[in-house]
Amino acid sequence: MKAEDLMIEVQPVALADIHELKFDENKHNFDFIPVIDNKQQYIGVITQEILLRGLFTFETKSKDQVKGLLKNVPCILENADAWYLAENASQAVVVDGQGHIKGIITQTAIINGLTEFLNSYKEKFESVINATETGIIVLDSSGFVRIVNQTVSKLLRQEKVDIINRYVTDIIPDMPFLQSMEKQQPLFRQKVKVGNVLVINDILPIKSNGKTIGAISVFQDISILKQVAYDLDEFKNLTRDLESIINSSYDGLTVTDNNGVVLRMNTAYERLTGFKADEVIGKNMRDLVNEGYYDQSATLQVIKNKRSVTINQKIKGDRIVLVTGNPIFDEKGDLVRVVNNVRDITELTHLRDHILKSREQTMRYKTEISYLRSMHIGSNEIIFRSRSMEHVLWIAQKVATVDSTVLITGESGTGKELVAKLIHNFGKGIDYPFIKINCAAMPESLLEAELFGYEKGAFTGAKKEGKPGLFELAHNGTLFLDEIGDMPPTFQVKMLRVLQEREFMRVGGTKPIHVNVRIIAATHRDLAKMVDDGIFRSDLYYRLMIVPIHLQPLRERKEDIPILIQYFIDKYNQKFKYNKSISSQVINKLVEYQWKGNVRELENVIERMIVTTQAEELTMEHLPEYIRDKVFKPSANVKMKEAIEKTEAYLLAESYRKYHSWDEVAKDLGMGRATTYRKASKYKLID
Ligand SMILES: Nc1ncnc2c1ncn2[C@@H]1O[C@H](COP(=O)(O)OP(=O)(O)OP(=O)(O)O)[C@@H](O)[C@H]1O
Repeated sequence: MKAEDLMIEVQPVALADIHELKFDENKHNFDFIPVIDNKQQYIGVITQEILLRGLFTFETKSKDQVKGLLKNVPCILENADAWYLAENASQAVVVDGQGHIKGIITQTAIINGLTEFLNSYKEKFESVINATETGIIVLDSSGFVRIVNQTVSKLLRQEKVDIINRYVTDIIPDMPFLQSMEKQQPLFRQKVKVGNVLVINDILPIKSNGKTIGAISVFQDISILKQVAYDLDEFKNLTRDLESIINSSYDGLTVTDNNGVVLRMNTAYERLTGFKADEVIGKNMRDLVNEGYYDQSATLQVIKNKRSVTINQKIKGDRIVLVTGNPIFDEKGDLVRVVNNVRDITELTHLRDHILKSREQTMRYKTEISYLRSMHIGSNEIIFRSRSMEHVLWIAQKVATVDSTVLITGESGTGKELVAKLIHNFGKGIDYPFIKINCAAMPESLLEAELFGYEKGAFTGAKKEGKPGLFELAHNGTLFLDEIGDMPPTFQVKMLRVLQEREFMRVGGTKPIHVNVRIIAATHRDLAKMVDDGIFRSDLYYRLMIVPIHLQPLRERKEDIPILIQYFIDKYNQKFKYNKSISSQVINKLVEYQWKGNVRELENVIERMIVTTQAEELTMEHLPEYIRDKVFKPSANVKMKEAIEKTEAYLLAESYRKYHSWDEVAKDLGMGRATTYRKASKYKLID
């Protein structure tokens, strides 16, 4: 509080004019006026009392006599502390920095000001003590209550006015007020009952100038403390549980703050990494990476991207761990922690490497086996590396041992006849007849005579002695009905009957002939559609379809192409006594080609190249133009994904042909080993 806050504005009166001064009680609510001399200097105050008493004599008195009547009241600067005044004087004249009189401070103003100040102070004090949950009672030295707060009133269920001025033990019988007063000492942590509630009470004597002038009792509801203690216990239990969960985890766990400073880690992490907690805790991940503890940090990536990441991390000592970093956000969505789960994958990586190596070895063996196996089916060599062909041959071998009718479908040149011969060789064996008839090449009348034979004189031009049909010739062996889809419709009925009864009559004959023949039919046409279109009998179709075998076009089993190329080169080298080789560039081009005529077309191209080329090595210039100029161009309506997959498969196959090792392919194409294996497997380049 400043002096000007208590000031009453008053105009000073000149000494010379003092006799004209009249106090008007209604106008002046103060009892003195400052007086100045003719140099405007303050010389004292004239009180109302003097004025009332001696005014009539002033006119006759000299100035000095008047001066003698003035009272000396101290001057105070307008911005001086009013408390100073309160402590040192009861009234004052207020001046500004230049010494000009601004007003006066009366005794009443000081008292009013202080009272106002104390009242506001008391209000603040009361609102402070009422805001606390702690009970507060202020007692005078005799033990009477002077001040209480709201908490006490609540606990005692009495209004504050009903508590104030009561003797302390009348309201709280247990209060050890007297003991404290006797000992002149504070008493702490006493259990006292306030109303019905047990509280923990401290009682402290209040001293002034070395004398005890009262005491203050401060207490707290024990039930709140109990709750806090309970919550604390719960918290401790939870912390202990969490600690034991964290430490019993087999995986390493670390927690960092949102700047990447390591806050905690579990024992598994120490075991996995060999780092001690005090070596790492408190350090920032950035520094740990710089110091070579890790090659990279999942935490830093989580902080940057605000989402979970999983990385392979190399740690000091060359161990490899798999780290998954998870961000933890607060309720405002701000990142507060990063929790990392760490798993040792060194063993796993070794194991994976081992598996990859074994897979590669297995693959090499498989190629060898399939090649060897290809060589072992007599003169009918079937060369393959694709899964689809492996499957076909597996079925062929299975069906060879039984006499079921087989229907082989597939584009022209895919090897249908070869498979039919294989079934025959594996089943009946090469000592029994394998008779082939091309159903498309013959008119119906001829077909009947060819298949069933005829009796002598059966028709004009027939041999005199008659002729056995192919069915008869194939007795105990296999009849291969090629291009069955082109069999004339009327003949289909006759065929069906033979298939059902295994009996027929020669043309012009009268007695049925029974044969034991295995039927293998083949077609490049879509028989199911022909049935739908009504041009192939459905009953015959189902009769033939007992064991269906489908050969994929060569372009859909490109992995067979390189091995077939090699096979045909060997075949024609041997045949023409050459020793020619083929460049990998040419092989790539041939793998890429669409092969509408399938293996037959491929074989022809190789044969032609071998016989028409002088050079020892078949290179791009020796390729037929229509193959060489065919560039791999995905058609415009091919989807991006498909184009990418085709390119990937092509590059992988090409690189493998160069290196014969998937590890080398990975290096060649700049890909990880796992990715290389995954993709090679996806495109069926390996199992
Ligand atoms: N996997 C293979 N290994 C070696 N040679 C094969 C293979 N597949 C096909 N060939 C050869 O390709 C040529 C065509 O085969 P095949 O005659 O068996 O095909 P197809 O499907 O019966 O043809 P079409 O429908 O035109 O009669 C033959 O010379 C055959 O030896």
